[in-house]
Amino acid sequence: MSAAEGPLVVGVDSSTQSTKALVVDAATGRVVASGQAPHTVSSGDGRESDPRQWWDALCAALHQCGEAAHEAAAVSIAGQQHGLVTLDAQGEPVRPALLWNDVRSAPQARRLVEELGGPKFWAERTGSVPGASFTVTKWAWLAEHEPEAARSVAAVRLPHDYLTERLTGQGTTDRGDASGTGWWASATEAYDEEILARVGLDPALLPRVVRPGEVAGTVRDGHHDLPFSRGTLVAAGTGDNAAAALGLGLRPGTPVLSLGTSGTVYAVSEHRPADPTGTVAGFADARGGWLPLACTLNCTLAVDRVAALLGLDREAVEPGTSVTLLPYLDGERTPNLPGASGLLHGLRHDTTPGQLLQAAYDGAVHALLGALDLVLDQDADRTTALLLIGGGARGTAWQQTVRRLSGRPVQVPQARELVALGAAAQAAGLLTGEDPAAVARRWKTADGPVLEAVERDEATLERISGVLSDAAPLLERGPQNR
Ligand SMILES: Nc1ncnc2c1ncn2[C@@H]1O[C@H](COP(=O)(O)OP(=O)(O)O)[C@@H](O)[C@H]1O
Ligand SMILES: O=C(CO)[C@@H](O)[C@H](O)COP(=O)(O)O
Repeated sequence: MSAAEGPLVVGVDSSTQSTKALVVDAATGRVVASGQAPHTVSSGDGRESDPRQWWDALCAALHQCGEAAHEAAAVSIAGQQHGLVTLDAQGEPVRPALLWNDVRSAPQARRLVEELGGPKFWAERTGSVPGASFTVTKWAWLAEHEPEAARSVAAVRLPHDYLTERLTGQGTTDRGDASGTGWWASATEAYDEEILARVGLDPALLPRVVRPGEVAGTVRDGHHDLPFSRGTLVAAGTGDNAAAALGLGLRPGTPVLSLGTSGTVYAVSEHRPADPTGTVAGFADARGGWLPLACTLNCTLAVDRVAALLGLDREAVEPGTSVTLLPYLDGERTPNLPGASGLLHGLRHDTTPGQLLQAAYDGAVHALLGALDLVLDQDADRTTALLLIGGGARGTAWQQTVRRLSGRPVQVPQARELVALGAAAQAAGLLTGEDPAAVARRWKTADGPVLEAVERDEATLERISGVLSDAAPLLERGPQNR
């Protein structure tokens, strides 16, 4: 492998299922080395992970990168959004983190919205109407269900903050990830003291919000388990979706569909979002703009689970289905049905396993595409190609389903790890003073084949919408009925 042309930077994606680390040549965007290590998530009613596992996975992924990581001049960590990490006075987790896809705090979410001004108030104040994914509802759940644990908390962090702090020794976050907490006012770009007081959380327990382009700290001494040199610059990091937007060098008007543990659909915008229906979360991006986004809880894992139940390979889909499968195995967030479970309708003697699997893909993609127009600015060109990213974007069945149900051209970037690349671009920006999105555009990370538009399969979309609305009473049942 030829020598790097510029300084090396490290970008990390600490997402739900694994940590991925890339060492990237800041001059060209060439990936010089990479590593990946898995995480475990609890099953049953809740979704929890021990944050120390993320650190161990980070160390393992970086060690796989070898000497290159040691030479890096700057590093940035992006992570799964919303997770509630609670630390004691020694910086140790008080309990496992409550993750974004843990729906146990749905009653707290409902109560908070009702008791504090209603959906319009929340949307205008924080950009989003908080559902069970939002950190503020998880803190309210903890205070109610585990008051002793809540009382012993000395610091509250998001997943990427926890890892960054272990590198630098300083409690920091960024506006992108802070905007998914529910206690960061997008209107004023500051922590919202009224909301924090309502849930009994002392603002002193929260990290400092680092500005875009600002250095969060440097790698501190004593990290013999990490292959970084002392003094390596550490960027603010951000949430994984905001990082992927950086990693694609995304401009307003281009929609992104990400297929991972979560399904997300988003765009960047210069206008601060405030959707009182709660479908679109009004996140901030990691630059100074906005990231209207809709997210589903059931995407690649749910469809893989259906394939496993059927004993099929994930690509073994067959066309011609009139079966509807709503794959809401984990409850759902878009549509907002936290207590829902999977639902199958329209089964006949001649239905094949491959058609059932196709129905699961259709159900997962339908939920995301319903929000596509809502995340785009009014003047966006509706024929622009949809960028398809995340682990699922590599699958032909996912690509073809998105193509058929969106009716849009679909571009699949060749670059694999866009979240880690976005973090790397943020780290590179610290060294060169460039806008990280401009760095990614220079690296040509979004380049990839474009699958031409096909006619949109309106009949399938309408059938799924019809089942969704007819089955509403079943799907709306609360978590106690799961
Ligand atoms: N070749 C492939 N075809 C279809 N799906 C894939 C392929 N490779 C990985 N996946 C899916 O990608 C998912 C992981 O995606 P990823 O974006 O890394 O998730 P996360 O960031 O949520 O941890 C897995 O659940 C798997 O189903
Ligand atoms: O909750 C959201 C977005 O609001 C999720 O997108 C999480 O950020 C988890 O991401 P993945 O692990 O699926 O990438």
